[in-house]
Amino acid sequence: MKSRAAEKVGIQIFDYTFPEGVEEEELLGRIAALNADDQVHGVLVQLPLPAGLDERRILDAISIEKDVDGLSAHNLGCLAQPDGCATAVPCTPAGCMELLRRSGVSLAGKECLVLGRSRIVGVPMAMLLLRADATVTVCHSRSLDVPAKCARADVVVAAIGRAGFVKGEWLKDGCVVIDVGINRVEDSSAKRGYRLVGDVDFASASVKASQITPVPGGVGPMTVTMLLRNTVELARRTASKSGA
Ligand SMILES: Nc1nc(=O)c2c([nH]1)NC[C@@H]1CN(c3ccc(C(=O)N[C@@H](CCC(=O)O)C(=O)O)cc3)C=[N+]21
Repeated sequence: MKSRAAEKVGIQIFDYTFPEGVEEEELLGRIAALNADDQVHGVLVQLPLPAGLDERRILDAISIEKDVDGLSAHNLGCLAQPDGCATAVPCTPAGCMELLRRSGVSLAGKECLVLGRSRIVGVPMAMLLLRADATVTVCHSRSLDVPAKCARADVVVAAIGRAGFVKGEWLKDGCVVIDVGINRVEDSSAKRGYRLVGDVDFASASVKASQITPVPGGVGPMTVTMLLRNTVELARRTASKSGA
């Protein structure tokens, strides 16, 4: 999806695929080469990495000027600053914020519930909502009574990777639901043998919510779009630095 979207807008993709048993040094070597290549403005390491690879070390090897996914320690740390010094904000949370902004959802003082605490979605999402003056709760696998937390929430962002986990009955009337989940469920009538569903039970949640994102066709395409935006932004910054 990312390659196709990039090509459409004239961003060139250099795609490198590695075997599951790839040595960390080989990946780091490739990243170093891309860091040094001035044809390249953004580097993305597709996650999750196979077990045994040091994700932190690999993500931090991407130069900050090319960290198009915003997942380096530097860029994630920038999200903790009130003004935000990030060169790029992680694409999925950035897409969620853009959806909220363009849908006219005000966040100041609102109860926002983030389900999931991944480095790629839950944690940066919570930080962005905080920066937007929301009151933020983060739930995860050890949280107690998630339905009660949902009942208070004006905005629910579900990013846990469990098909249909959030039920409409848990939700407050008129709340806003952002469904980040992209789960495959077997479906013999589907062309691919599966269909995609979110972390939210759409049928019951859409009765309660005032606004809700679908899966597919919701957060996923926004993630891809934010990747393109981040890439253009990094390229622009590099160009202005070099005077080009
Ligand atoms: N470093 C890194 N950054 C990522 O952003 C990242 C990643 N690793 N690893 C995998 C996940 C997953 N992800 C998706 C993005 C768009 C769709 C998307 O556009 N989905 C379509 C449906 C696609 C279909 O029908 O198969 C939709 O939701 O409408 C899905 C999944 C980005 N990820």
